[in-house]
Amino acid sequence: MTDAIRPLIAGNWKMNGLRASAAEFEAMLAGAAKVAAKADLLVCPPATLIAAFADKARGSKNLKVGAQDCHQKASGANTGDISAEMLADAGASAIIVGHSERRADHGESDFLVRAKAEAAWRAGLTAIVCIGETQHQRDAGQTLDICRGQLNLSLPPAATSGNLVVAYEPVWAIGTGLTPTVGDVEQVHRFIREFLIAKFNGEGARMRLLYGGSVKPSNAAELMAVANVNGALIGGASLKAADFLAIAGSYA
Ligand SMILES: O=C[C@H](O)COP(=O)(O)O
Repeated sequence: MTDAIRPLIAGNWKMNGLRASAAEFEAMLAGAAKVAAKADLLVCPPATLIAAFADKARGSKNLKVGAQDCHQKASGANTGDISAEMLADAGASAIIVGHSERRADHGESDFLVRAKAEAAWRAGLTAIVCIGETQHQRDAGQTLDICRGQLNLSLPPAATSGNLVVAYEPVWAIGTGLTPTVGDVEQVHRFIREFLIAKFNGEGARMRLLYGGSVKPSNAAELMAVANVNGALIGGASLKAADFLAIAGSYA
């Protein structure tokens, strides 16, 4: 059933990129048509670049622009925060919520992640909810328990295959060059799929489930071929158009 799921290749630029990075984004836009037959592409630059990139991508069916985080409220006295409505207004089509760097660096709880996912929906955007275990938790054999707990508490009950993407990102694999074995990825993604089906029935069977953590052109084909892996959430390798497009090209 998951064979029919259209893959999503999403780039998370994190806190990287200046206005001069528009050239790199334009190169992604120009190359996107070649891979768009097989996968959807999304670039999530820092908030400062969303509007400019979205303007460039306006009308493109091949590549969309997303955000890396949002506040859970629509507006108010929240200095420095950005609401989902503002991101939608800037041209974003999706928002990453619950990235492990937000959970760790900003103390974001599962309950807050859930509220942010609902905020994304309130603004009409897709929520990309991240989950994943730390090295310590993995060493303690808690990977599936951690994922179950995060899924249970971070996913709002109104999730559908249209408004939710789940990204499994083992924290120890992010930016380290380390990746789980194909067998490990398969096991965790199967577990997540079974969880989603048990909770959301047919919608859970159709939700996109991304793998993230040190995905690069040299390992993308192997990782993207794993059952229940419906794309990737890419950090470092999404900063360069050639690498990002090469990863997306593993579906071509
Ligand atoms: O959101 C992306 C992930 O944190 C993966 O980052 P990475 O590809 O640099 O390991």
